[in-house]
Amino acid sequence: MFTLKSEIQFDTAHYLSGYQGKCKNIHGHRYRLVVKVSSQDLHETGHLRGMVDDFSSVKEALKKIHDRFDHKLVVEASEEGKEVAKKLEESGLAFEIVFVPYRPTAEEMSRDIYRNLKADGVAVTEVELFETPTNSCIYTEEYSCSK
Ligand SMILES: Nc1nc2c(c(=O)[nH]1)N=C([C@H](O)[C@H](O)COP(=O)(O)OP(=O)(O)OP(=O)(O)O)CN2
Ligand SMILES: [Zn+2]
Repeated sequence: MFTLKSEIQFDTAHYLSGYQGKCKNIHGHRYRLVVKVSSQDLHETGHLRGMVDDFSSVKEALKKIHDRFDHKLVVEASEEGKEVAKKLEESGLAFEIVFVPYRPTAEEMSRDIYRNLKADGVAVTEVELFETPTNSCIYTEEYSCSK
């Protein structure tokens, strides 16, 4: 098995609706995203000969993730989330808000990112999203069923 690893970082604020504790405030992280792209075989012909995929293609897909989240505020598209966004919009300060159909935890964001990369044609096998240098969530869709 061959596995490529590629990584980006982005600075994002989020709001965790219903969270008790210091993280109940809108706050931010320098997210670190580490992505694995795996294959048993290498391309045998053409431009990609000897490669799992072109690092440049993976980088391009990761840039889209970066641009979607970097220096934005991520808010769940719930009633409460929309209310928070409305209040911020009323300030006239033109905050850039990204609505997502989930509570923006590391778990949900890593799954969202994995599925976006898959949809973008990347043979992603694992996404690890760090919220802090010591806390991360790993998302995969490969299950091993051993009885
Ligand atoms: N399972 C999860 N737990 C938590 C998540 C999450 O996404 N998944 N997120 C948070 C908050 O976003 C929070 O910002 C991170 O929490 P915390 O570990 O407390 O952050 P710090 O490392 O900055 O804590 P310090 O104690 O200030 O070092 C909470 N939990
Ligand atoms: Zn947080």
